[in-house]
Amino acid sequence: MNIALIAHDKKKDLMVDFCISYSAILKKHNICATGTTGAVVADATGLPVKCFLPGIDGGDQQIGARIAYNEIDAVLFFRDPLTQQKYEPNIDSLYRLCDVHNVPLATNIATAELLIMGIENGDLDWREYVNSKRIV
Ligand SMILES: O=C(CO)COP(=O)(O)O
Repeated sequence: MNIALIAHDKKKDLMVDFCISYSAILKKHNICATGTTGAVVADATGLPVKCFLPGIDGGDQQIGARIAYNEIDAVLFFRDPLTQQKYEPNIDSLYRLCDVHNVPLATNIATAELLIMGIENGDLDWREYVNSKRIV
């Protein structure tokens, strides 16, 4: 599975803790992330993370484009609902693309834990089938 990680600044420590806790599962998959999130996760866990641009420079949009190409199977986006983000439209666009393309999206750690356990249990294996049939 191709799993994308994104965390707002106040949620980056939580994302690091999450990735440390679930590194045994995450290491079986391809991990990508927006720039800053990816750097802190890679540094703390040693996991190989493909880092896109920092979110403020278009990293969310790079991940969004890959969602549109069906190259992402799950998004873990730890959002901070209490802080106004400077580039909110890009973020809304990413949520929308997940819904358009039926890509599972967790926006908090409670859902992320369910999603990562679902991936471990094979609950998302249908995406491999979808990906093999889809022409982009
Ligand atoms: O884009 C982000 C949230 O929208 C986060 O980006 P960074 O991981 O580069 O901080």
